Amino acid sequence: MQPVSVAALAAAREKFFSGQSLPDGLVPAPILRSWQRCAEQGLDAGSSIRAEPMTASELRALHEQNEALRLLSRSELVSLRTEARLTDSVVILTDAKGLVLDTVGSPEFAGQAAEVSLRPGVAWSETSTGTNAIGTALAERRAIEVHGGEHFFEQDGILHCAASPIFDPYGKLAGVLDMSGHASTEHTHAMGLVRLAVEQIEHRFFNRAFDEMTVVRFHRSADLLGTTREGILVFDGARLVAGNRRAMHLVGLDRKALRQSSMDAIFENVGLAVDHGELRARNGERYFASVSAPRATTPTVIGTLPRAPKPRRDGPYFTAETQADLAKAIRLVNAEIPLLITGETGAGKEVFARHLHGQTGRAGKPFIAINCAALPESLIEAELFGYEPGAFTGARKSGAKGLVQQAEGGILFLDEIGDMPLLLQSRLLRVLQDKEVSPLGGGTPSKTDFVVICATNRELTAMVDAGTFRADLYFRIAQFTINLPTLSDMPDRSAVVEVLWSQLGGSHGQLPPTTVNQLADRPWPGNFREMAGALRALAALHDPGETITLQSLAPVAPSVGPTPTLTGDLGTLTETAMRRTVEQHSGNLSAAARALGIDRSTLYRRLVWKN
Ligand SMILES: Nc1ncnc2c1ncn2[C@@H]1O[C@H](COP(=O)(O)OP(=O)(O)OP(=O)(O)O)[C@@H](O)[C@H]1O
Repeated sequence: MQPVSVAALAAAREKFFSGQSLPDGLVPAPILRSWQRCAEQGLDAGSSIRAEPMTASELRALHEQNEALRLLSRSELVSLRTEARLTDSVVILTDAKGLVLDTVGSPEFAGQAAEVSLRPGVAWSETSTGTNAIGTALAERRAIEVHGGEHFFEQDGILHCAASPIFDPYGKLAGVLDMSGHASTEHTHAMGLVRLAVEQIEHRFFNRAFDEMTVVRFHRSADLLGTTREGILVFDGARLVAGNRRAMHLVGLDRKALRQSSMDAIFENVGLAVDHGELRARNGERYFASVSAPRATTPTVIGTLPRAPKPRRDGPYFTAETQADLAKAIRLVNAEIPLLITGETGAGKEVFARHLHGQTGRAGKPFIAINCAALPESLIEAELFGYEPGAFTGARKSGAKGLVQQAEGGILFLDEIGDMPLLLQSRLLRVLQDKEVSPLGGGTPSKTDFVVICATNRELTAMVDAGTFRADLYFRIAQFTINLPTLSDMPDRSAVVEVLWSQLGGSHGQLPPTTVNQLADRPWPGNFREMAGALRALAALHDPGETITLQSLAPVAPSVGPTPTLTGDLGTLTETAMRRTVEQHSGNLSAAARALGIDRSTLYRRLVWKN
């Protein structure tokens, strides 16, 4: 529906607030319903009283309660932030009650938005704040735009807001994503961007474990499997318990079918433990599908589905979502667009970047990797940009070509970009803008052709806010962000163990299923790096043909029975204590770090296994 003109809206408000009935179509029906709810509640449109924002500790508690939602939404907030800055808007994530968790975007507008309380810890439910996109999206359980005077409270008339509810896989409201800007500005794309972002977030929910259930991913096009466009339905036994909007749409159901409908009522032939196969729905449609069976059940194939191909044994292991990201990344690199890869240490950022390089038009050209954290600050500049003969004490007589130039035609991979010193950040920004490098010591600038891929396990946006990372460099390198999942977020960790084992210890034969399950259940705070290290150790400690158990990995084997006495040097003791605490907190690093009274990053650092 077109936004109502300011004059028509003013007339509609006047009629409504003087108790007259409004003719149909004067304001959108969901807005009118919301006004009626607000009026019935006795809200006063002229009032400017706002609920008190929370205290810092209440806000911390709210953040903790919503840790999963915030984590799942992080990359969307980061990518929408750029758009928000361009349109002088803010992006807001709230919990399921409309309490603002995070806001990112234009600092100028954020200042004005804060005046109308669009800031963390404030409630934007309809009951406290009248008609507004967040509260009304929650009340109506659907995406909505609220423009200027459509807001119930007069003081909110300066806002244009577009919001969509976020549903968890079980159909429960998890929160709201909103984009708000000045009512006086056009926000043509806001609603579309919010919807797309919510689709991504909701899709990411399904990466969490459904170990005990059957997960069916399907689409009419095989290419769209693994992307946010796929339908996902989750069955507990035969009962439908979870699903995304796409799936409901594809099989013609609504959320009410959750917990009501059955596998048989929806599909003709769901096979268990099958990978890409064909699926027939009762509505007559045929789909390409990937089905994962509950863990620890015997796989059986039903109907006409082909047997599951074994997981890929060569090359890196990627989840369906990472594969979809890879497909996008290939196109972006081919279009010379910089990428930012985020993810915890050991999540495979460099492995992803190298694999990506091999799939792009730059495959035959160099892949130059530099770890900004590993180089002394004083050397980064010379390493990156090269230097003229005698540029500084200790420089080679002949001078040296910088890594940027060595990447000519290929990819420059800047790992740990968050550790790049501020001064060098501006130099790098200029090089990225001009695609021109001047070596240290005043050589002639020369044109270069490379695509930059940066990686980090730090919160760059927080560093931008703290002034330790340049915002302009951030926007340049983070035009597209790929977040790699942690191992504990991967839906099928047994498959990860099997793929890695086939690469690292395959000559020893297969791992027994109990060993696979025990390995899959471990927390792996060091992600792939840690798991790969453990598997290498297992292979080294066993002779080919010998049954492989975790006994030989005593320090990392899950502790059974009474806590064994700790022995070893101080470093080993500390690490053993850290591992135990992580285990006691079921792999939740934040909780373990809190219990130990140390920073989460320290925990990571100490628990990462070096290759
Ligand atoms: N997708 C993958 N499949 C299989 N093994 C992987 C994968 N990703 C990483 N690994 C293993 O983990 C190791 C560490 O990966 P990588 O160096 O890419 O991690 P990273 O995220 O860049 O870590 P850091 O942030 O500490 O630099 C690799 O050497 C490899 O053994």
